[in-house]
Amino acid sequence: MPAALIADGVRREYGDTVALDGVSLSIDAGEVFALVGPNGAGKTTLVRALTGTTDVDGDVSVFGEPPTEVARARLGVLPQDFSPADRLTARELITYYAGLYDDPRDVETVLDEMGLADTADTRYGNLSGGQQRRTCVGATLVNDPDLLVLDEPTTGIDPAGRRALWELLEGLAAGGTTILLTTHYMAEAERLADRVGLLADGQVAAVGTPGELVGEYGGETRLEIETDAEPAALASTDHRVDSRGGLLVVEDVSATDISAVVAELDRNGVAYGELAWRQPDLEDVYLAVTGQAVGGGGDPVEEPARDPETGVAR
Ligand SMILES: Nc1ncnc2c1ncn2[C@@H]1O[C@H](COP(=O)(O)OP(=O)(O)OP(=O)(O)O)[C@@H](O)[C@H]1O
Repeated sequence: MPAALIADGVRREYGDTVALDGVSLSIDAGEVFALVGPNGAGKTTLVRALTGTTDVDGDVSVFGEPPTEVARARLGVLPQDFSPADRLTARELITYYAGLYDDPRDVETVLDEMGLADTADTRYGNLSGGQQRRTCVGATLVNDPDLLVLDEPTTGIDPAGRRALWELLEGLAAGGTTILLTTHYMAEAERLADRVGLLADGQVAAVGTPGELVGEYGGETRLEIETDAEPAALASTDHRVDSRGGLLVVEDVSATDISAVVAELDRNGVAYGELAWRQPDLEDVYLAVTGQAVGGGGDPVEEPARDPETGVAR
């Protein structure tokens, strides 16, 4: 498959800070690629490098050309801090952005696809966080781009809004749009991406499908037991047992082994609270590969519902 996007040895410094330290990666046409990393890893700088809005050392090409020379209509870019005028409605905003292109998509169709048909006449400032972000994505789609680049598209929006946006992106990907997104939500990368790139301290630490990365670096399934007991409490088990912050962690436990471990706890009179069985995921991979936690882990904050007229939280 031809490459939609190639970075080769990309480096960017800001004074003494090395934001990108020799990044090389290639994204195929039609692929959904998630760039994952915690705050400060270099995600935004890489997005800016790949879309030609900051100068870098090294080579970048988009559809075989330098990013600044690619036909504007082929690219859709949603910056992390994109913040349109609060006083314009979703329909007015999409119409405005459509006016920047020679052959834009039909505004009503875009509103419909974004799930904004019913709120099209609500001012941007009075939309929920999820609706606002979908409006922004709509603005980046009016030109029917071949490559969509989204910098942290779901940061700060509520779980329902995030799921709606995921479905939207899945639909676009199914239609053949190449998507590069950055995120610090591992579940987002796991669900959406064909391949994931782990970015840490300005370097790509690993690239692969979620399954490949978890298989190679994720470690074993494990049982986490909430207890103050020491590993010796499970001395007769065949599994490795570690003590970690109020938990006993029993490694490589299959689902069917759980009852044997619990029986041993009971036999030894060990007091315990919750039991959680975990399969390794991308969080574990990131920690294993970089030695750092991504930290964006769980669900984004729940946003209060707002009054559509006043914008006041209810
Ligand atoms: N314009 C700038 N001037 C100075 N330093 C910068 C600038 N932009 C980024 N940096 C630094 O470069 C590093 C990478 O920042 P970048 O914004 O690319 O990371 P990020 O992974 O996108 O983080 P976040 O998730 O917080 O947006 C950080 O140390 C940041 O402070």
